Amino acid sequence: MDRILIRGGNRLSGTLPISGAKNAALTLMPCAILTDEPLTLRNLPRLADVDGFGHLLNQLGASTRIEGSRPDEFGRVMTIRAGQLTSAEAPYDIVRKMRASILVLGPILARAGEARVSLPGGCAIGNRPIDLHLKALEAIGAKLEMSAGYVTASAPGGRLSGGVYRFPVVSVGATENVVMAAVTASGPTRIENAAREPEIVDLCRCLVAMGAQIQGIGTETLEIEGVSELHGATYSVMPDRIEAGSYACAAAITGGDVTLTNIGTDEMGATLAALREAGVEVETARNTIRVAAPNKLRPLNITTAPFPGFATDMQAQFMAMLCKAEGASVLTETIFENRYMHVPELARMGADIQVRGRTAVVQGVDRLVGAPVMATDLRASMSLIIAGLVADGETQVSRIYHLDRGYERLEEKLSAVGADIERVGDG
Ligand SMILES: CC(=O)N[C@H]1[C@@H](OP(=O)(O)OP(=O)(O)OC[C@H]2O[C@@H](n3ccc(=O)[nH]c3=O)[C@H](O)[C@@H]2O)O[C@H](CO)[C@@H](O)[C@@H]1O
Ligand SMILES: C=C(OP(=O)(O)O)C(=O)O
Repeated sequence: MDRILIRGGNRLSGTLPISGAKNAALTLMPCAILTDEPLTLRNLPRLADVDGFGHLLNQLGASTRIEGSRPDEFGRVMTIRAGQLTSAEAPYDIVRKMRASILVLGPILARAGEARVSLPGGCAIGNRPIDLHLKALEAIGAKLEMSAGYVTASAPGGRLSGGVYRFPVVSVGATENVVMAAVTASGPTRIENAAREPEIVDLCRCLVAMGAQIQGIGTETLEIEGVSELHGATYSVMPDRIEAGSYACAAAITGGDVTLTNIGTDEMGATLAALREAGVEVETARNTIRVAAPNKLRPLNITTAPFPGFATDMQAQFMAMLCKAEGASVLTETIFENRYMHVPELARMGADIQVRGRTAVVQGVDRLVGAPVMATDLRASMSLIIAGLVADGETQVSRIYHLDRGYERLEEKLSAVGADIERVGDG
């Protein structure tokens, strides 16, 4: 299996392009199920999860065609055409590998009037329940049954009715599922306490480009007027705010000065505020963000929260960065109960981190030391890369298939700004 080798100590500097967002791509791709016309997605990142989602769409009977994929280019253009669905089932083997697969439930149900999707179960970062996806779909007219690890959903008379649902807690995935299901319902839908993540704004904008009628985009109340059918569209995936934040942490820990390109600043508020508080100089222009590290990073007090709060997907990367801050930082994870799997691995590199329940206290250290490490999830793996960039000697990160799910050509982007990093195979 491939590993990544990093020899720490290089200061990062230069320009680093940001790819399309994984978490937007994986909610835009299922929109193609809602129409028999083609949906063309631009700026789609080259990621294992995007390929996996394409495979799932193929299983449902949709075709996927990739254009403009010169190997030296970042991003791709994919045209998905679901002329006819030949299956309404997302099987266990695909769903268990890629949690975003649950996002086909709403669109298949809306299009075919029935859907059968495997329950995702938990994963390395904690329990990943879908009860809110199901309650929201029920509120707009779905009938649900659970058996043998699958949820079977149907729309009486072949079409969902629409309805009102108030989320008891903010859920990104459940908001996405119910929005996609509601756009072609026979009546109106009102979703209260909806998630406001920028990826949901991207989803709504794509659906509007396909003919959906949605009011309140970007707010916690979404009002959807069902339309009889959607049409095809061409849509560009938003830039990846989590990838951008990850590279900002990488630049900051190395004492570097890096300009991130192809990234908007509106969706990065909490991350940029935290970087500034840590003493990082952040300069924003239209589509670029320059981050310049201070001599010494200041410690932070961070609590993860739904948008516009500090993203759970940035917690591990900030934790790695704060290992080199002057003093003690406190991080509190409120979204997932088990998202500290990187702590023991960072500790093997010399980090001083104490976890009590949902809170981690990170005491800055003078020195991190390279070691063989591995992580059990995507952002945890990125935190080890960030630590490796300043660790003395060599860090060897294994199980890098996690990184390939969410970072397009990571080692290429980091080498281009001066990191000593390479991917090696076993052979
Ligand atoms: C609000 C939030 O930060 N969501 C994150 C979550 O989205 P993802 O869509 O995976 O998870 P949700 O936003 O749905 O989960 C938010 C919270 O609601 C709970 N829950 C969720 C669904 C459900 O049916 N029942 C239920 O109880 C979850 O356990 C969690 O505590 O993980 C993604 C991948 O790391 C991140 O990109 C999202 O930013
Ligand atoms: C955990 C993540 O993704 P997923 O929900 O696809 O596992 C992530 O993007 O950090």
